[in-house]
Amino acid sequence: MEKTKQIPKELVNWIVQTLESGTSPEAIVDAMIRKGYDQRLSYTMLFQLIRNESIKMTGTYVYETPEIFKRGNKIHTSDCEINVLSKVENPVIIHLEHALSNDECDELIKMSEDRLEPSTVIDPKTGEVKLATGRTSYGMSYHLHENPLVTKIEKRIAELTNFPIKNGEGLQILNYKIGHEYKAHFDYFPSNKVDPNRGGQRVATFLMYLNDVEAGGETVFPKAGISIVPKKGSAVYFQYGNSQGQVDPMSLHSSIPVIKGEKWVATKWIRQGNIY
Ligand SMILES: O=C(O)CCC(=O)C(=O)O
Ligand SMILES: [Fe+2]
Repeated sequence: MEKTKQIPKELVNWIVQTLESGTSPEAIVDAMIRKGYDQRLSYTMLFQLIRNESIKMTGTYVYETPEIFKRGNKIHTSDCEINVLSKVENPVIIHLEHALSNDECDELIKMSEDRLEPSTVIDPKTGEVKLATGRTSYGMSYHLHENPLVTKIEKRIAELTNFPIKNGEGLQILNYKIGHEYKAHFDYFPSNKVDPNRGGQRVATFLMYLNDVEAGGETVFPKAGISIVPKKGSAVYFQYGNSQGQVDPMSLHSSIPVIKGEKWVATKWIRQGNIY
């Protein structure tokens, strides 16, 4: 195998980001070897980068118990009574029933249907908006307070999570048809993409299921071995940022392909501070 002597800048960036997301150095060296890099060179390079103080290694994520975990098995908001179905501490996940009423789910789907577009991502290198690979759903986003229903849901999420409404990004709606999926990803930003003027890092996600899915479409947390079956009106809240600014790689998750029926979800991504 040809030994590569020069390490391109993109590879350095990739290594830094992967290290910061909590991937082990061994896994990174394995990936480099698969790409054709010499093993010794890979280790030398990695240890040099780790010694470099500009890399903030994630270290061991320190779990902090969110307030929502302390509120009993029936949580009351100003307009709802929500049942807690299950709680997981590492990573922090809470599964909720009746977070939305059936009418609210139907209404959200109805008002979003005509505005769906193929899901996109921003190319981290060029900044261009491009069709997402690994994300085959259709989606759209609302502005904060765009209409009375969106505003009502934003208020409910803020009461449930204890994060102010202004820490929330606009509600995102996703629709997956048969075979559509959202491959494993983190919701938090790579550290070099965190904008301190726009609320900083993402720290939590409130994901609501708007319909029942006949088969497939579970939200899977592969590192935690957890799979959430979509159920109309239920929600899953997961927290992956703590007060020390660390992010939790255990929060890796995906939406596995829909096998039968379709899937609708609404996602609220929450940041450390005020975005607006
Ligand atoms: O649809 C799902 O189950 C997951 C959606 C998701 O991961 C996201 O919106 O960030
Ligand atoms: Fe996600």
